[in-house]
Amino acid sequence: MTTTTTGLPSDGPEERPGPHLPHQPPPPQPPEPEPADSFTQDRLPAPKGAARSLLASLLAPHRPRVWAAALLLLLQQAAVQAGPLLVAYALDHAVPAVRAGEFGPLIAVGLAAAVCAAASGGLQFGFIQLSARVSQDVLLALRGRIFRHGQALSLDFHERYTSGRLISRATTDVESLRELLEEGLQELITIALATVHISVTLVFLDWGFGAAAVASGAPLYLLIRSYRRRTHRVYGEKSTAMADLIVKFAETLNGIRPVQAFRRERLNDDVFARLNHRHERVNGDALLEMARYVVTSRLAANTAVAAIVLWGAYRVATGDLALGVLAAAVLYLRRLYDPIDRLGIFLNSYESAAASLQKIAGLLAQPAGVPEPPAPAALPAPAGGRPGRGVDFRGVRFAYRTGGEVLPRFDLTLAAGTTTAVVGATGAGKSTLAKLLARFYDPTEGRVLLDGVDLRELSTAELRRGVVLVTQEAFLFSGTVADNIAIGRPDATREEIEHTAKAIGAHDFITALPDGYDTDVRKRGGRISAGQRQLVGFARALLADPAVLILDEATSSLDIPGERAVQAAMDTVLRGRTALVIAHRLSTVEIADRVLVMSDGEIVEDGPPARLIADRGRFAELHRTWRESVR
Ligand SMILES: Nc1ncnc2c1ncn2[C@@H]1O[C@H](COP(=O)(O)OP(=O)(O)OP(=O)(O)O)[C@@H](O)[C@H]1O
Repeated sequence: MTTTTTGLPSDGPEERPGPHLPHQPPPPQPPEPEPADSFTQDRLPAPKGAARSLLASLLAPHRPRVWAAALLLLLQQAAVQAGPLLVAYALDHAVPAVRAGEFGPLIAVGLAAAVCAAASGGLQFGFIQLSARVSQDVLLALRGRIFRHGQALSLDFHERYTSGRLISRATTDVESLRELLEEGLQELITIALATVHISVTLVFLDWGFGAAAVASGAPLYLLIRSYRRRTHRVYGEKSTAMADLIVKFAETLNGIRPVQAFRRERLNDDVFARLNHRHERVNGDALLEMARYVVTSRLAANTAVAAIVLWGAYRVATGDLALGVLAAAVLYLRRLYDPIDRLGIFLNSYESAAASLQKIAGLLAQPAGVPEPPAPAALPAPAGGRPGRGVDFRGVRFAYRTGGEVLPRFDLTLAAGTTTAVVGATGAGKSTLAKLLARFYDPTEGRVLLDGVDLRELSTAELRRGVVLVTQEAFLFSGTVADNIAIGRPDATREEIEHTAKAIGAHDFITALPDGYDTDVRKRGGRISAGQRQLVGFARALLADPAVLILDEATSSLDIPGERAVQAAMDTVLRGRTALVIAHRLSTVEIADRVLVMSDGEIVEDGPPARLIADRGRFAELHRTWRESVR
């Protein structure tokens, strides 16, 4: 199924309740309802451990490179940590040797220090390069996954989740994962390696210092634990606050016309300022937590160093310890505690990335709107020369995920090659009927069949070839006019595109554009009128040549020549296929073979237009009003 446009102006606002149907049994509950506020609170449910398995699945293809990067870092740390050992050797052996006139040990120490410094730089360069490549590949895959999944999610989902949150997931949340992968993980590995290495060396230098250093890790561990607990909450809120900001931004700019038309700027400024302040506050909370952590951790570390130095000085004075060992131990102790600040930075990026991953995992855990069948069925070959395909709604009942039943159980058959107009009051369920046929949604109960095959059994490609929906507001994607028409059939040649545009009556206005078919619609988009956009929409549909066409006729009235051009184009596009038209014009209804009148989700009148007029029912009344309005 293809929609030639994306705007669905007939969609209602989010989470509208279904109509109250007093004559119906109590509305059935939609399947597996989510907590009502999971969308508004930006907390989509994800299975336990989903964030971790998402990260593991992202890193899995790069396992050899991750190990290689870890090895480079290990070697780099060995080179860095050799420094204090060389100092100890210089003080305790090389200096006495120089005093005895022997320079060999000092030269050896100097050479070793130079080699270690060079190796450390080279290895770090290799590590940064490798880890940056891995993280870029991971982010590339993750953004791709979010985009693909976003496209597969149902309309219903998008109406509730909003594009702003999706953008936030694919940008700021992915960015916080980048920070973790490129900076945070390096910090963590460096800190972990340095801690193990320094503790072992300290034990090796002097077991008493080693034991004291390891014991001082206990209060630091408790500090880190409580810091993590608090930042976890703050970063969850930060990601939500950022997403809310983007949602407001996107909503305002997407609706810039009504915003300006209704002078909503001041009101929007106020709402935005409130959201902006909330984001600032949460950011401030995160910084405050960080500051608290740094101050307390430094205090604990400095106290530990002071105590150990005092003890060491006493031991040197009593002749129990060599001065070089004390100097090396103090250098190592400083190196042991220095990374505590950096550990805070790592924990920051870790918690930020964990909150973001949790949100991304929640999004990716949402089931696709119209799942692809495991073993798709094929449509039967069209019967001898018959245009279009037959449509059957069998025992169909439908409720949106939010709200009650919109379409009570009904059966409906649309004969192949016929045009059926659907009319009815606003909210009667016309668009919902169209969306079921286009498989934007699957029925809550019953089946929708295309030439006897359930839509759910058709592959997406087959469905796309079979059913096309043209919505009221013809949306133009970035690209040229020709690209926009070719959306109906991407492999179409330029001749076919022009031929279709001619058939629709769009050729003249397109060739009058500065670059004809190659005019960029984004630059020129504003100047392509509503009627012309509809013609482009029809050209797309005609090029796609589907067996079944669903057309949500635009309600906005065009000028008379524009109206005529659109009407003529509609006649062309409807011919030779099965068509379901949500009709707002008398002229459209008059060319239909059959009219369905809908009210409160039910088909209350059904028949050829002439017969319905003769029956003097609702349609006859509507028809009379139309006639009077065009007189
Ligand atoms: N995404 C949705 N979630 C919940 N309820 C919805 C949703 N979309 C529509 N509805 C409800 O379903 C009912 C039928 O809506 P539908 O859009 O099909 O009517 P319509 O006849 O096409 O109206 P219009 O002529 O105004 O476009 C309405 O009560 C509407 O509030």
